[in-house]
Amino acid sequence: MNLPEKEEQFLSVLQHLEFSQKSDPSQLADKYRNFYLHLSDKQEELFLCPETRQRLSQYCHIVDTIDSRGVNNYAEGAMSLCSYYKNESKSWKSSLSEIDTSWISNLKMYKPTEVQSEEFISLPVLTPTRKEQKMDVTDSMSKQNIIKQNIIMGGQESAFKTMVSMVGQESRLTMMPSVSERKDIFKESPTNSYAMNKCIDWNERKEDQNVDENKANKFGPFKTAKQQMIINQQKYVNDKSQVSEASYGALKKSLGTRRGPAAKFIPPVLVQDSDEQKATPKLPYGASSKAETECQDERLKGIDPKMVELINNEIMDHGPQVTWSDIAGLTFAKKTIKEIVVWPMLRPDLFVGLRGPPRGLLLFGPPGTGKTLIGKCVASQSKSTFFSISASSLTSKWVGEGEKMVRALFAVARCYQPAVIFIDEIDSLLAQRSDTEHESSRRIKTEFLVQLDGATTQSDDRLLVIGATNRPQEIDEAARRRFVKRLLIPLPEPVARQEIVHNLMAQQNNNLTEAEIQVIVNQTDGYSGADMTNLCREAALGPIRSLTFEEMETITAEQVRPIMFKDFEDAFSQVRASVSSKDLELYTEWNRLYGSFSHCC
Ligand SMILES: Nc1ncnc2c1ncn2[C@@H]1O[C@H](COP(=O)(O)OP(=O)(O)OP(=O)(O)O)[C@@H](O)[C@H]1O
Repeated sequence: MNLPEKEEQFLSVLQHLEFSQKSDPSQLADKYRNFYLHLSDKQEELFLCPETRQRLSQYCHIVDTIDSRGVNNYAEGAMSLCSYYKNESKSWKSSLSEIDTSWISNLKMYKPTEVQSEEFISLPVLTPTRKEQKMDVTDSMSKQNIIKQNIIMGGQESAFKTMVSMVGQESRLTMMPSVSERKDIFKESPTNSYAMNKCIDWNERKEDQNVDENKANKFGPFKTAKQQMIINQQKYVNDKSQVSEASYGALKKSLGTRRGPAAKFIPPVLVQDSDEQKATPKLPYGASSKAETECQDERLKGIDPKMVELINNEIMDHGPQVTWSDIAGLTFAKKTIKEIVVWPMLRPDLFVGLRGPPRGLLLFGPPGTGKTLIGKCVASQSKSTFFSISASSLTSKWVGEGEKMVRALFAVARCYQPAVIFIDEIDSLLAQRSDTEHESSRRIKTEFLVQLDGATTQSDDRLLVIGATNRPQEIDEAARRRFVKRLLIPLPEPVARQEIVHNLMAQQNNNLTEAEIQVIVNQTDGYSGADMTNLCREAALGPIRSLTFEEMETITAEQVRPIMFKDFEDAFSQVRASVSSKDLELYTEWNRLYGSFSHCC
């Protein structure tokens, strides 16, 4: 069969496509292109034919897939183009270099965020009226920073508004582009990146140019190679400092805060202590504002400001105050803690020398017995700042940064003393050392022990570390020694369980009699404080569960029936004791061996 040459070619391409699916993706893409080339004179049929559509989607898949099989034939060209690209625009000189800049010292600075979008829309036509300016700025850099930092912090729109606000005040700034350039920019929409980039480029060129000019003046018109090297080095340092100024603004954004035009004003000039200022947190548990000033001290030097901010935001506890009466039972533990911890923190003048308070308190016992509650209560009652962190988050959340975090935590706590650092699950941080232990957790442990030991702590520091654990037997001996007081927090006694039921039921409508509460108490032997709370929660849901769907829609809160003993009976089938008697023996044994008050319990 003799086919015309074109048809023959077409069939051969189709054959290739059909039988050579395993060929190189770029070759396959070429074949598909060939296929469409042959069909190009039959456009209408092309889109009707399912065969063609299938091929087309296969072609698109090969080209678009972003994996090792994909052709991505645009990127290659773009990348090679980029490699030849040389940014020469930085070395362009601006005609504004000859403008006298001495008038800038009289400029007045305006907050960029105060500019309304209407001002932007009704932008006046620009005419050079430099003498009319009456703005105060410390120097021209401040103005440039306003725009730069707005671009970084609030996006292009607010930066553009900043520029406009200055223009709106009929001011002419050296940092503004030349009239022709400005016209270009203002033609663009406020979010036009081209306009913004142009503005930044212009500023950068201007800065570079100033640097060049200064250096040229310093060394005269002719420069030796050494002089040129000095100029280059200074220029490099200058560039670096600009980056840090920019990151000053960006820091906040990186933590998730988006700065829009309505956001709080941030001074454009990097204040020397800004990092430390950022570290100034809200003060919990009635800590005095004196701490705020204390925090500006040396103790935070060398500590990553981001970590300080993280500690202030995530680790410093701003929860509600906890009183001793909120903790049911545990009379002995409460009395001991008051004596050894709370009083010394309240009256440091009385507890000096031999009477000095312990820096480490270990609370151990079954889960859900109120260890965290005690930590919070200590902080509230001693009017201390409370830092709460779980040891596992130190080892997992800040992988590789754990020991820095520990150092930062202690440094910040020292700034806000009297302070209580509460570390939950401390066994996972201070577990026995072993050969299989990961390097990073070893480093965290070492740092923690150093901090706890007081080697780096001033003797008059009012800092208490409370560790809580359900597995005291796993704690390293060196760490155990540092927790001078080790207190068993046992399961609640019957009286304590009764107190918990009373306290929780007092907040709800109920018709429980004392006899019924006593039955509940008797039936909850071996329950922890948390188990008791769960039981009461479950029982409190009883009246709601007894409602029909229609009643649920219409009933008012007052019409819901009171909690009855029957609800507790139902709840018993759902909530069981969470601590086994075998575990309890372990605590008793460890308490006998290492507990501080084993003879009293
Ligand atoms: N003695 C108690 N008095 C009142 N409520 C308690 C008591 N013990 C526990 N609870 C209740 O149980 C909840 C959990 O207690 P908490 O977190 O203090 O236990 P924990 O011992 O720290 O537990 P874990 O060891 O699992 O961290 C508390 O919020 C509180 O509602």
